[in-house]
Amino acid sequence: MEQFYLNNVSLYDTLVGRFRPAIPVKPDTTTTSPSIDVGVRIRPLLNDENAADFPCAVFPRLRQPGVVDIHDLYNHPRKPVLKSFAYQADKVFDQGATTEDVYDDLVADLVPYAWNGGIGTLFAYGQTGSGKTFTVSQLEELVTESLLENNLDGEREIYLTIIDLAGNSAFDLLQSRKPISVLEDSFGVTHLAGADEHHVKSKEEVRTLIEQAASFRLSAPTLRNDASSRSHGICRLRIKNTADNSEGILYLIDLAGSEAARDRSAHGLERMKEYKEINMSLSVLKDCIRGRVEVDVMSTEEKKRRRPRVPFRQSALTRILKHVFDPESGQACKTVVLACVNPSLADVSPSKNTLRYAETLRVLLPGVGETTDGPKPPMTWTNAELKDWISKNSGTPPISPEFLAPTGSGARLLQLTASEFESRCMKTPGVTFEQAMAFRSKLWQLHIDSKKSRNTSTSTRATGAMFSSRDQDATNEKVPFQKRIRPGMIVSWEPSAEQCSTLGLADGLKLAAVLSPESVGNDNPAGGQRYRCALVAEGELPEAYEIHLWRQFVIDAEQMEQEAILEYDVPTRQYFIAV
Ligand SMILES: Nc1ncnc2c1ncn2[C@@H]1O[C@H](COP(=O)(O)OP(=O)(O)OP(=O)(O)O)[C@@H](O)[C@H]1O
Repeated sequence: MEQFYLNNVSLYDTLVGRFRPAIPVKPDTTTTSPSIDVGVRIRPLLNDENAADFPCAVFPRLRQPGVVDIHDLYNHPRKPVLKSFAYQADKVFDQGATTEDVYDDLVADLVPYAWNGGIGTLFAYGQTGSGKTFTVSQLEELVTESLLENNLDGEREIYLTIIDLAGNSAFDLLQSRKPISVLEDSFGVTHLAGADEHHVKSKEEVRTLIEQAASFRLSAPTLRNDASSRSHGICRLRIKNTADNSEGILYLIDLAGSEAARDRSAHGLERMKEYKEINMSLSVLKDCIRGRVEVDVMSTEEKKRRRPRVPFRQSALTRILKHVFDPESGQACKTVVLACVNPSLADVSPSKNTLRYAETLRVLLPGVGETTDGPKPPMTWTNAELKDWISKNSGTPPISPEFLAPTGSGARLLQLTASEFESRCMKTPGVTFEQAMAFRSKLWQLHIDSKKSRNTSTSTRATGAMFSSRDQDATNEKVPFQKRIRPGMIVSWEPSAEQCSTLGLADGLKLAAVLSPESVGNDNPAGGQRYRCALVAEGELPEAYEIHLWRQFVIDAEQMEQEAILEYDVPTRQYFIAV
């Protein structure tokens, strides 16, 4: 893949230069929970990355603060195609931002919060080599500096502990990696038994301790980062108010790096096991962060009725942070998640994962934000609405609605075969095949998004509810499979050897999304019905799928084996097979 990117750098730059958001992300009118802030830090390209000639693939959107575009290049059989993704965060720090900027805009609020008895937590999340350790170690100094010198009200004693958590084993980095135990007492309070707490009084002392801890951090080479951390680094600052014996806590957590698949393939079983453990703990962490924030926005009535549970017992990391996540703990919590990304095109895939992870942590407040069902779905458009949309959205030159949809509704247009759709588009002088194809993909994307958005309202977002490809009309289940093939259906199919090689299909289950009937006829020697389909490819999460609308092909009904039900999972933005 890297060679493919390198071979097409100038095409990539041209396409990115021409990129205009097709459907701009709506202005972020949503109100998110005040107990969590999600930031993105895009680190600069490093010297070796510049030397390798990989272009930048991650761009903060200048006119829409908080929106980040990521551009990937896909190896389409006709020619490489640019595929762009937009993600929303609360704050974005571009390559020129300093850690002081990150501190001022995202982290500084945690300091008075913890000073006054709350629990403030920062998580730095991201792929290996994306800048987590670089950022967290500088933040540790900035935070302690403010605690020690910022003249906040009252007197406090500050105690520093720095530990390393690898799998279920914890080590004290301020005692030369001495093993320590994570224990829960009979009151359910978690303790780091054996860990030292340093009563710190000056920033110089803190700097020395941080350097000492860094030198004991577990690291192993991965392809991505020669000094990669495979463990979670936890820096805890306990802030004790001696006047009333109360205390607040500040956690700065440098999470283990999430690796890309190509890194994994180069390592042995031991590293694979570690990788699995890291991913599992990151996934539990996501559920706990979201769970706790969702509990915070529930009314007392709702809490009583639903008795919410946050799954903090499922990993060692979240057990250590029990008082951050346990709704019963009663302590006020504020969380900041900083998603770190490497902007290189070579790392585009893990960068998408990181931003998707971060985006799912933004919890919308009930009753505000996305309260509508999103834009009106194309399936419900009248002919006048359809014509209006075509003339405003079909690119340059605009495709004439009189040629494409002289009569008929949005539903009718979605039922056209691809060739009919494209030939109608090309009746407009100057419209190329590529423009027609891209415009058809855009219409289908809108159709699919409109289905998703009905499942992305506040309540479903909170529960992660899904959109399903299942036929709404249950009576159709009795109709034989070949007779109920319909647009939108997901099918498993048996490709020919030629299809396998043109589409680059690997072993395993082959799925396709049926888009429209293709003309029956001479080009099909078997004479049966053929369908234009989009590729359903494996997603970036285990067992997940993505629909690649831009990778279209035609298959015979005879090649289709059976219907598969895919469900769209809002938080992860991926499809999963329904059981
Ligand atoms: N904002 C930045 N400015 C300059 N260099 C940076 C920046 N962020 C990171 N780097 C450099 O990038 C490299 C990788 O950063 P770092 O070690 O912090 O990554 P990481 O995400 O902690 O990786 P891992 O998960 O493998 O530990 C380091 O050489 C670091 O100095």
